[in-house]
Amino acid sequence: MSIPGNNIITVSTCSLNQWALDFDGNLERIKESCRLAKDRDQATYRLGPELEICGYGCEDHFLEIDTMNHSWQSLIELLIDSQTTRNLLCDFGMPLMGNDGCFYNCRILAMNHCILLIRPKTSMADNGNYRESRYFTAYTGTENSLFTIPIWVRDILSKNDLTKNHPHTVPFGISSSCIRTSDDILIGCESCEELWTPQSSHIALSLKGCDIIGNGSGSHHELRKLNKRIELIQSATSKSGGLYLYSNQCGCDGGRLYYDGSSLIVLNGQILKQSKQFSLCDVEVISATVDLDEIRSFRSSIPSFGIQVQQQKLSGSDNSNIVDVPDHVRLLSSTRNKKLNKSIDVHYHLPEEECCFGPACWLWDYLRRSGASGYLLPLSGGADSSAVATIVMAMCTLLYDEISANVNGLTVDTDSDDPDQQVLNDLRRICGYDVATKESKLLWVPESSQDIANHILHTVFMGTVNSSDITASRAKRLGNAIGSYHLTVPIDLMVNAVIKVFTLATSSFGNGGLIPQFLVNGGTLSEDLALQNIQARLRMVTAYLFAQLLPWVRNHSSNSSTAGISTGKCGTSFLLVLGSANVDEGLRGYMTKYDCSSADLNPIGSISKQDLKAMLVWASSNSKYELASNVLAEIANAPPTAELPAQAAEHSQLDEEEMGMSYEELGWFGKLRKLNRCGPVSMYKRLVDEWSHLHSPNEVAVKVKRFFYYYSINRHKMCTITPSYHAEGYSPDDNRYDLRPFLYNTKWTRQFYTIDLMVKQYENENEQEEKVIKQNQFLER
Ligand SMILES: Nc1ncnc2c1ncn2[C@@H]1O[C@H](COP(=O)(O)OP(=O)(O)OC[C@H]2O[C@@H]([n+]3cccc(C(=O)O)c3)[C@H](O)[C@@H]2O)[C@@H](O)[C@H]1O
Ligand SMILES: Nc1ncnc2c1ncn2[C@@H]1O[C@H](COP(=O)(O)OP(=O)(O)OP(=O)(O)O)[C@@H](O)[C@H]1O
Ligand SMILES: NC(=O)CC[C@H](N)C(=O)O
Repeated sequence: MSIPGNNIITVSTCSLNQWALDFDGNLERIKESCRLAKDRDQATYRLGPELEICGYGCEDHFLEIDTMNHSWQSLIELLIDSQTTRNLLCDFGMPLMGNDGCFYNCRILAMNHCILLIRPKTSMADNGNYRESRYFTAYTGTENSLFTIPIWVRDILSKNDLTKNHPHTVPFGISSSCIRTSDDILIGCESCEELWTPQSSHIALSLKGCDIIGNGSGSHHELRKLNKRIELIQSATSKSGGLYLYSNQCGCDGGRLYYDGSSLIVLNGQILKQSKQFSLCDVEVISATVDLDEIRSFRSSIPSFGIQVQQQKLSGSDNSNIVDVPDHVRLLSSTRNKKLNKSIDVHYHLPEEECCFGPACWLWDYLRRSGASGYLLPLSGGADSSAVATIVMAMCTLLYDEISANVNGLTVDTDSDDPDQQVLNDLRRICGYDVATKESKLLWVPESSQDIANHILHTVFMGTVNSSDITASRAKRLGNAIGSYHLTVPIDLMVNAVIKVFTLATSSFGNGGLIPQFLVNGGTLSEDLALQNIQARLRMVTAYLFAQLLPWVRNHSSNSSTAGISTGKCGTSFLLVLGSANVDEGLRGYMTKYDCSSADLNPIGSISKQDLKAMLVWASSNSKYELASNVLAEIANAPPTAELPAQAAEHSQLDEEEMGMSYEELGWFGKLRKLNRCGPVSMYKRLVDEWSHLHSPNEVAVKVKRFFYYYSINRHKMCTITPSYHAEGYSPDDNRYDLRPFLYNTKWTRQFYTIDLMVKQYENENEQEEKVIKQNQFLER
């Protein structure tokens, strides 16, 4: 008796830390992922992220012909490389100019040096941070066509003796096109956004019998977004069956976004493999071995699925656009004794962990790619700057864990090419330890996360007479617990000097010049604000001074623990200044323009005060950060204050009182304004209802008007706000995400008048209601 053939296949997907326009680095990472898929995991199919060849975040560089040409150069390298596509079906992501002159965002299926199918994306991502239609045309073809490969590409392929495999034209597919391998596996593509649309590509593909669908994505992190992604992927395959692979970029590829990996392999709605969401690894490949018979049997067990297959056939779009590929394209395993993967539980991080690890990984990528020697943080001992310090602490802990997992003992004496040692190599380069000294051939290996922090994090408390000892002490204790290089720098001399300059300049007004005073000392509001702002802005100037000179200072220091500060490529070295304005301050404008909210990077600019506090509480009880536990708990529980007026006792000036609204209320305003697209009137309508148990209609009107007033007088501050990590959909970032004018009529006459009319209506209705209640009570008596 003959034995039926087996339908076992091993497939791989990956998360790659690509960098926009870093064609060489991107190519190396792609090759490494193919090597791991094939040699480590014995896979015959490998999926990569969207636009992996040039990096997803090229933005307007996608409009440059150079980007298309450099991408072709990389694809040629991948095709002619003797190993990469050999016996491995690769699904690459790359931009390409069609023969019709339009630019397309494409998937390229290739195997054994040969392109099998080019599949352009059909639904562009254009919401929020995405602007794909600005660079690409959504492909609307209804039948597969042929694409003529550019002549210069053909010439190179032929020089490398690959033309015998390579026709001049290759199929250019529509959304539901797929390839049929010679071992009868149907493989199709769905590009990122196509999964998120109502008529997803996977529906037609599944009804066509497609076994494997690869989704190459460029999807950035937002708190709790992974849940949505997984829900979509699971529901796709639990309804239609199939083996669905999801590949996402990871890391910071040159902008405010962090791509959060989490690549997946899902079979019939069951997760088989999941890659990390927050990883320091540049190339992470996950693979699974499955029996394709499970898909066929799953589908045949759903009669309604079969009915829809028939309906699709009747509509004439079933067998068309399936590309039969050459005989060498075979993917099934030659052996049966491969272990099949079983379903696993999905791993979700806590929201507090997402808040911390996303920005931590983003900061690491930014640091290692920027050429800087570390970070400098103005640390006030308050919740916001301490939250930023906590994120850097988490970064150092992630680095230390990664290094410890990959380095055996402390005896590593060479700069290894081993990709597992990449984090250590990057860290050594940043810290200036990348060359063995004459005295020692041993290269530095950090002894703890504090050891790492001591090299790359610098914290500075810049006190004035208005600062309290308690905040200075909190900043110092937190700096010590993290291991940062901490300084306490009094800045009264500078503040007094600036006031003196002003007094001299106004000496013609008599009395030897004007001296502005705080309100508590009898000054006007303008004087008070001016004094607050001098103090705040001088901190920014001082922060930049120290960021420029601390590497130099530390190189002059005899302390051996500080000897590792790099002097950088061109002889200079610098620290990146971290800002710590949270989302609520930005929205309400409760911050001084060009104070320490102006910096090089801000990891918390789209995170609310309440989420930050929750993160501090979480960190304070996490055993990994034990040394900082007490001080973090203390900071999380202290009421927010700017420590501004003179002779202030601790907490004499409280932010929420001064802002005229609580952080909780700001959270409501921020979410309704952006996520629910509310203008003043819609916001009022929502809040009258939400807060009916707390406030009268008139009180709600006052609150909403106050918010819109402050929002609009301060919107200009968002134009110059420091680039910040995009963590939340309610981010007010004016530069890329929350596009609004910055000069408003702050009277909002039509809007506020309408609200006033509504207040009257609510009050009348309430009066009527009360009358009816009273009458009923009277009648009951
Ligand atoms: N429409 C417009 N377009 C462009 N620019 C405009 C503008 N209107 C004003 N400006 C500019 O903005 C300036 C006013 O802004 P700015 O200098 O920032 O000053 P301002 O907003 O007046 O004051 C700073 C605010 O932040 C608060 N604060 C200070 C310090 C710490 C904290 C804390 O977080 O704890 C809070 C403080 O209580 C006050 O409410 C004007 O002098 C003008 O230069
Ligand atoms: N005494 C200080 N020393 C160092 N930096 C300071 C000091 N005071 C303020 N800063 C910096 O200026 C930023 C804005 O100051 P502000 O007084 O508005 O505090 P905040 O927004 O409440 O933040 P935090 O919670 O960190 O105090 C702070 O986040 C911090 O980076
Ligand atoms: N690149 C894309 O198409 C991304 C779109 C999708 N909505 C996401 O956020 O994942």
